[in-house]
Amino acid sequence: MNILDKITADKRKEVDLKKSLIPINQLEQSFLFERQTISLTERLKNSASGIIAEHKRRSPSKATINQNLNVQDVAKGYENSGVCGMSVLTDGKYFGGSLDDLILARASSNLPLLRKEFIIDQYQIIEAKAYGADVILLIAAILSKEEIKQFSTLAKQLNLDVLLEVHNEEELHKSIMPSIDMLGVNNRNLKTFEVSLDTSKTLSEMIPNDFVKVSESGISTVEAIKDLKQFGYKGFLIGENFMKTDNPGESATQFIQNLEK
Ligand SMILES: O=P(O)(O)OC[C@@H](O)[C@@H](O)c1c[nH]c2ccccc12
Repeated sequence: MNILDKITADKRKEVDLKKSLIPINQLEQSFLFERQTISLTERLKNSASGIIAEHKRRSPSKATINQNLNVQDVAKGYENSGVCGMSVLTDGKYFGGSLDDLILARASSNLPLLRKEFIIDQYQIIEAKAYGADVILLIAAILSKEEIKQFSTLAKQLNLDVLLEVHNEEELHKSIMPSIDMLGVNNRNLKTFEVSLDTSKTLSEMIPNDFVKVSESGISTVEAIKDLKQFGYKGFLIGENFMKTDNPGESATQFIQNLEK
Protein backbone atom coordinates (compact mmCIF):
# COMPACT_ATOMS: atom_id res chain seq x y z
CA MET A 1 0.00 0.00 0.00
CA ASN A 2 1.43 3.41 -0.89
CA ILE A 3 0.89 6.41 1.37
CA LEU A 4 -1.98 7.75 -0.72
CA ASP A 5 -3.83 4.43 -0.38
CA LYS A 6 -3.28 4.53 3.38
CA ILE A 7 -4.52 8.10 3.68
CA THR A 8 -7.67 7.38 1.68
CA ALA A 9 -8.42 4.16 3.59
CA ASP A 10 -8.18 6.07 6.89
CA LYS A 11 -10.24 8.90 5.42
CA ARG A 12 -13.09 6.55 4.54
CA LYS A 13 -13.29 5.35 8.13
CA GLU A 14 -13.14 8.92 9.43
CA VAL A 15 -15.89 10.12 7.12
CA ASP A 16 -18.15 7.15 7.92
CA LEU A 17 -17.80 7.90 11.62
CA LYS A 18 -18.47 11.60 11.15
CA LYS A 19 -21.55 10.89 9.06
CA SER A 20 -22.97 8.87 11.93
CA LEU A 21 -22.21 11.65 14.42
CA ILE A 22 -23.18 14.79 12.51
CA PRO A 23 -25.86 14.44 9.83
CA ILE A 24 -25.73 16.59 6.69
CA ASN A 25 -28.79 18.63 7.66
CA GLN A 26 -26.96 19.70 10.82
CA LEU A 27 -23.97 20.89 8.75
CA GLU A 28 -26.37 22.84 6.57
CA GLN A 29 -27.53 24.78 9.62
CA SER A 30 -24.07 26.31 10.16
CA PHE A 31 -24.30 30.11 9.87
CA LEU A 32 -21.34 29.90 7.48
CA PHE A 33 -23.45 27.83 5.10
CA GLU A 34 -25.27 31.00 4.00
CA ARG A 35 -22.09 33.02 3.62
CA GLN A 36 -21.35 34.54 0.23
CA THR A 37 -18.23 32.74 -1.02
CA ILE A 38 -15.29 34.47 -2.69
CA SER A 39 -13.92 33.17 -6.00
CA LEU A 40 -10.23 32.31 -5.88
CA THR A 41 -10.35 31.66 -9.62
CA GLU A 42 -11.39 35.25 -10.36
CA ARG A 43 -8.72 36.59 -8.00
CA LEU A 44 -6.02 34.57 -9.72
CA LYS A 45 -7.11 35.75 -13.17
CA ASN A 46 -6.59 39.34 -12.09
CA SER A 47 -3.51 38.95 -9.91
CA ALA A 48 0.11 39.79 -10.61
CA SER A 49 1.57 37.50 -7.93
CA GLY A 50 -0.87 34.57 -7.98
CA ILE A 51 0.34 33.26 -4.64
CA ILE A 52 -1.84 30.86 -2.64
CA ALA A 53 -0.21 30.47 0.77
CA GLU A 54 -0.74 27.33 2.82
CA HIS A 55 -1.07 26.54 6.52
CA LYS A 56 0.69 23.19 7.04
CA ARG A 57 2.20 21.99 10.32
CA ARG A 58 3.65 18.72 9.07
CA SER A 59 3.27 16.23 6.25
CA PRO A 60 4.06 12.59 5.54
CA SER A 61 7.19 13.78 3.73
CA LYS A 62 8.27 16.18 6.51
CA ALA A 63 7.66 15.23 10.16
CA THR A 64 7.83 18.81 11.41
CA ILE A 65 7.46 21.98 9.40
CA ASN A 66 6.20 24.23 12.18
CA GLN A 67 4.09 23.23 15.17
CA ASN A 68 4.43 26.51 17.09
CA LEU A 69 2.25 28.92 15.20
CA ASN A 70 -1.24 30.17 15.79
CA VAL A 71 -3.39 29.66 12.70
CA GLN A 72 -5.16 32.99 13.23
CA ASP A 73 -1.84 34.87 13.21
CA VAL A 74 -0.79 32.98 10.10
CA ALA A 75 -4.09 33.82 8.35
CA LYS A 76 -3.82 37.52 9.25
CA GLY A 77 -0.18 37.60 8.20
CA TYR A 78 -1.00 36.02 4.85
CA GLU A 79 -3.87 38.43 4.29
CA ASN A 80 -1.65 41.45 4.97
CA SER A 81 1.07 40.10 2.67
CA GLY A 82 -1.15 40.42 -0.40
CA VAL A 83 -1.51 36.74 -1.33
CA CYS A 84 -4.57 35.80 -3.43
CA GLY A 85 -5.80 33.04 -1.20
CA MET A 86 -4.99 30.69 1.64
CA SER A 87 -4.96 26.91 1.74
CA VAL A 88 -5.72 25.23 5.06
CA LEU A 89 -4.85 21.57 5.62
CA THR A 90 -7.71 19.96 7.51
CA ASP A 91 -6.41 16.37 7.65
CA GLY A 92 -5.45 15.51 11.22
CA LYS A 93 -3.65 12.20 11.12
CA TYR A 94 -1.08 12.92 8.41
CA PHE A 95 -0.86 16.73 8.35
CA GLY A 96 -1.75 17.80 11.91
CA GLY A 97 -4.59 20.01 10.67
CA SER A 98 -8.27 20.24 11.55
CA LEU A 99 -11.58 21.80 10.60
CA ASP A 100 -11.04 24.12 13.58
CA ASP A 101 -8.03 25.52 11.72
CA LEU A 102 -10.33 26.31 8.81
CA ILE A 103 -12.90 28.04 10.97
CA LEU A 104 -10.21 30.05 12.80
CA ALA A 105 -8.67 31.10 9.49
CA ARG A 106 -12.16 32.15 8.34
CA ALA A 107 -12.67 34.16 11.52
CA SER A 108 -9.43 36.08 11.08
CA SER A 109 -9.16 36.82 7.37
CA ASN A 110 -11.19 37.67 4.29
CA LEU A 111 -9.02 35.66 1.93
CA PRO A 112 -10.59 33.00 -0.27
CA LEU A 113 -9.94 29.78 1.67
CA LEU A 114 -9.17 26.42 0.12
CA ARG A 115 -10.04 23.38 2.19
CA LYS A 116 -6.97 21.19 1.65
CA GLU A 117 -8.33 17.71 2.22
CA PHE A 118 -8.50 14.25 0.71
CA ILE A 119 -12.09 14.41 -0.49
CA ILE A 120 -13.60 11.00 -1.18
CA ASP A 121 -17.23 11.68 -0.23
CA GLN A 122 -19.79 14.42 -0.94
CA TYR A 123 -20.22 14.83 2.83
CA GLN A 124 -16.80 16.52 3.01
CA ILE A 125 -17.88 19.13 0.45
CA ILE A 126 -20.93 20.12 2.51
CA GLU A 127 -18.62 20.17 5.53
CA ALA A 128 -16.15 22.45 3.71
CA LYS A 129 -18.94 24.94 3.08
CA ALA A 130 -20.22 24.68 6.67
CA TYR A 131 -16.74 25.51 8.01
CA GLY A 132 -16.20 28.57 5.83
CA ALA A 133 -14.29 27.34 2.78
CA ASP A 134 -14.53 29.04 -0.63
CA VAL A 135 -12.72 26.40 -2.63
CA ILE A 136 -12.33 22.64 -2.49
CA LEU A 137 -9.49 20.48 -3.71
CA LEU A 138 -10.24 17.34 -5.69
CA ILE A 139 -7.33 14.96 -6.22
CA ALA A 140 -7.62 13.03 -9.50
CA ALA A 141 -5.32 10.24 -8.26
CA ILE A 142 -7.93 9.09 -5.72
CA LEU A 143 -11.15 9.67 -7.67
CA SER A 144 -12.91 8.14 -10.66
CA LYS A 145 -14.07 10.32 -13.53
CA GLU A 146 -17.65 9.85 -12.34
CA GLU A 147 -16.75 10.99 -8.81
CA ILE A 148 -14.92 14.04 -10.14
CA LYS A 149 -18.06 14.93 -12.10
CA GLN A 150 -20.43 14.41 -9.16
CA PHE A 151 -18.24 16.16 -6.60
CA SER A 152 -17.42 19.16 -8.75
CA THR A 153 -21.07 19.58 -9.75
CA LEU A 154 -22.11 19.59 -6.08
CA ALA A 155 -19.38 22.13 -5.28
CA LYS A 156 -20.62 24.44 -8.04
CA GLN A 157 -24.19 24.16 -6.70
CA LEU A 158 -22.84 25.34 -3.34
CA ASN A 159 -20.94 28.21 -4.99
CA LEU A 160 -17.59 26.70 -4.14
CA ASP A 161 -14.71 26.87 -6.62
CA VAL A 162 -13.02 23.62 -7.60
CA LEU A 163 -9.28 23.10 -7.84
CA LEU A 164 -8.65 19.76 -9.50
CA GLU A 165 -5.20 18.33 -8.86
CA VAL A 166 -3.32 16.13 -11.30
CA HIS A 167 0.14 14.70 -11.47
CA ASN A 168 0.27 13.06 -14.91
CA GLU A 169 -1.33 13.00 -18.35
CA GLU A 170 -3.77 10.21 -17.61
CA GLU A 171 -5.16 12.02 -14.56
CA LEU A 172 -5.41 15.21 -16.59
CA HIS A 173 -7.43 13.57 -19.37
CA LYS A 174 -10.03 12.14 -17.05
CA SER A 175 -10.40 15.47 -15.22
CA ILE A 176 -11.11 17.96 -17.96
CA MET A 177 -14.77 18.94 -17.62
CA PRO A 178 -16.71 22.23 -17.39
CA SER A 179 -17.45 21.93 -13.65
CA ILE A 180 -13.73 22.40 -12.87
CA ASP A 181 -12.46 25.96 -12.37
CA MET A 182 -8.74 25.53 -11.83
CA LEU A 183 -6.33 22.79 -12.83
CA GLY A 184 -3.53 22.26 -10.37
CA VAL A 185 -0.42 20.34 -11.26
CA ASN A 186 1.21 18.87 -8.19
CA ASN A 187 4.97 18.91 -8.58
CA ARG A 188 5.13 16.40 -5.75
CA ASN A 189 4.25 12.81 -6.56
CA LEU A 190 1.96 11.91 -3.65
CA LYS A 191 2.96 8.25 -3.92
CA THR A 192 6.75 8.71 -3.86
CA PHE A 193 7.16 12.34 -2.59
CA GLU A 194 9.52 13.13 -5.46
CA VAL A 195 9.33 16.81 -6.39
CA SER A 196 10.07 18.32 -9.81
CA LEU A 197 8.82 21.57 -11.32
CA ASP A 198 9.23 19.87 -14.69
CA THR A 199 5.90 18.15 -14.00
CA SER A 200 4.15 21.53 -14.28
CA LYS A 201 6.13 22.46 -17.35
CA THR A 202 5.44 19.20 -19.19
CA LEU A 203 1.71 19.10 -18.48
CA SER A 204 1.05 22.81 -19.12
CA GLU A 205 0.52 22.56 -22.86
CA MET A 206 -2.06 19.80 -22.45
CA ILE A 207 -4.27 21.95 -20.23
CA PRO A 208 -6.94 23.83 -22.23
CA ASN A 209 -6.72 27.60 -21.85
CA ASP A 210 -10.17 28.00 -20.32
CA PHE A 211 -8.86 26.63 -17.02
CA VAL A 212 -6.78 28.71 -14.64
CA LYS A 213 -3.52 26.80 -14.22
CA VAL A 214 -2.03 26.39 -10.78
CA SER A 215 1.40 24.96 -9.99
CA GLU A 216 1.58 23.26 -6.60
CA SER A 217 4.40 22.21 -4.25
CA GLY A 218 8.15 22.57 -4.12
CA ILE A 219 8.15 26.27 -5.02
CA SER A 220 10.68 28.30 -3.02
CA THR A 221 12.08 31.00 -5.29
CA VAL A 222 10.71 33.93 -7.31
CA GLU A 223 12.74 32.64 -10.25
CA ALA A 224 10.68 29.45 -10.24
CA ILE A 225 7.50 31.51 -10.45
CA LYS A 226 8.78 33.69 -13.26
CA ASP A 227 9.74 30.51 -15.11
CA LEU A 228 6.34 28.83 -14.51
CA LYS A 229 4.51 31.97 -15.68
CA GLN A 230 6.10 31.42 -19.12
CA PHE A 231 4.22 28.12 -19.20
CA GLY A 232 0.88 29.80 -18.58
CA TYR A 233 0.58 29.32 -14.82
CA LYS A 234 -1.49 31.93 -12.97
CA GLY A 235 -1.51 30.41 -9.49
CA PHE A 236 1.28 29.13 -7.26
CA LEU A 237 0.59 27.11 -4.14
CA ILE A 238 3.33 27.53 -1.54
CA GLY A 239 3.39 25.85 1.86
CA GLU A 240 6.65 24.81 3.43
CA ASN A 241 8.71 27.73 2.16
CA PHE A 242 6.58 30.13 4.25
CA MET A 243 5.55 27.79 7.07
CA LYS A 244 9.10 26.78 8.00
CA THR A 245 9.80 30.38 9.12
CA ASP A 246 8.75 32.01 12.42
CA ASN A 247 6.54 34.46 10.59
CA PRO A 248 4.93 33.02 7.44
CA GLY A 249 3.04 36.27 6.72
CA GLU A 250 6.27 38.25 6.77
CA SER A 251 7.98 35.67 4.54
CA ALA A 252 5.10 35.91 2.06
CA THR A 253 5.33 39.73 2.12
CA GLN A 254 9.03 39.65 1.29
CA PHE A 255 8.52 36.99 -1.36
CA ILE A 256 5.85 39.06 -3.11
CA GLN A 257 8.00 42.20 -2.92
CA ASN A 258 10.86 40.33 -4.60
CA LEU A 259 8.49 39.02 -7.24
CA GLU A 260 7.33 42.52 -8.08
CA LYS A 261 10.88 43.92 -8.40
O1 LIG B 1 4.82 22.73 1.01
P1 LIG B 1 4.88 22.85 -0.47
O2 LIG B 1 5.92 21.96 -1.09
O3 LIG B 1 5.02 24.30 -0.91
O4 LIG B 1 3.47 22.30 -1.04
C1 LIG B 1 2.25 22.96 -0.78
C2 LIG B 1 1.08 22.14 -1.37
O5 LIG B 1 1.20 22.15 -2.75
C3 LIG B 1 1.05 20.71 -0.83
O6 LIG B 1 0.88 20.78 0.55
C4 LIG B 1 -0.05 19.84 -1.45
C5 LIG B 1 -0.40 19.82 -2.76
N1 LIG B 1 -1.38 18.93 -2.99
C6 LIG B 1 -1.69 18.32 -1.83
C7 LIG B 1 -2.67 17.36 -1.55
C8 LIG B 1 -2.79 16.95 -0.26
C9 LIG B 1 -1.97 17.44 0.75
C10 LIG B 1 -1.00 18.43 0.49
C11 LIG B 1 -0.86 18.86 -0.81
